[in-house]
Amino acid sequence: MRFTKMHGLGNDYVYVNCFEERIANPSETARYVSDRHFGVGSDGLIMINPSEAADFEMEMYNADGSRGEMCGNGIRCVAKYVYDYGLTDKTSISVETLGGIKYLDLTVEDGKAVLVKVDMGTPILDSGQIPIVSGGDAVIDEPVVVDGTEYRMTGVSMGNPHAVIYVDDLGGLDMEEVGPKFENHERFPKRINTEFAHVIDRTTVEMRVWERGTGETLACGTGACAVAVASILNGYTEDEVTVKLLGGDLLIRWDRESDNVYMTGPATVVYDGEIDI
Ligand SMILES: N[C@@H](CCC[C@H](N)C(=O)O)C(=O)O
Repeated sequence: MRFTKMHGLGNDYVYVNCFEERIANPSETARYVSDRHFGVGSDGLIMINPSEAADFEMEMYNADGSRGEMCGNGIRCVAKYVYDYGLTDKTSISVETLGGIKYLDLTVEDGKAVLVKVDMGTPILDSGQIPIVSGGDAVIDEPVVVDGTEYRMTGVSMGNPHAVIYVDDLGGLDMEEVGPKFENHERFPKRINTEFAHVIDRTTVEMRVWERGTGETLACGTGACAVAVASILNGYTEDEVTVKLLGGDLLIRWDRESDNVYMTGPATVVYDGEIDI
């Protein structure tokens, strides 16, 4: 199987051009290629497929083989791949995902896509749709008790589910300890991506993420959007926010007129390879 290793701010996936390749068991292949000792080493697998509804389809799997509805860093890399490898010459494209069709604009320099702006659509706040077990419609600054400690949580779906938790000290978090406890908490029937966020000022928030199905990653595009939406809803920031992740920065804007969230960030090719599956 030919593949391309790519990353968005260090959130790395194995990308497969399924116009040319066929993967019989994507879930098993995701677990194999993601293994950092026995495989390629990645946060998961992303298949670039033909689509009848959009220009392309993105089919994404986490490192544990579970399917993700959306991937913000992944979709920017899909855009770079289809442009740089000649699957399209358009600089505005649409990509079908399980979280809906997304619209992307590419900035091209010297024939290569260097920056991608994604219309991530309207954030979903209804707890039943996220889903989060809750007494109300939206979960905004609501208590959640994990391992005997009470945290404040805001729930946002960007097509995939996120719990945003505000903390004072990001560096002091034991992610391997606390991450799985949030991911598998009884209030999240489909498990959850957990963002730990700290507000720096009215236009800047820093975060770390424990991703459902993968663990701590260096960045999460949908997670950064969820953090921006949560920070705006809680009155902490303006509508445009720089989200600082371990792997770098994403610019997120919630356009209140259209209700859509826009994410702008880079996409990078690491190398092309071939592996027996
Ligand atoms: N890294 C991603 C999100 C990948 C999917 C997520 N782990 C899930 O299961 O929902 C991003 O950049 O958004």
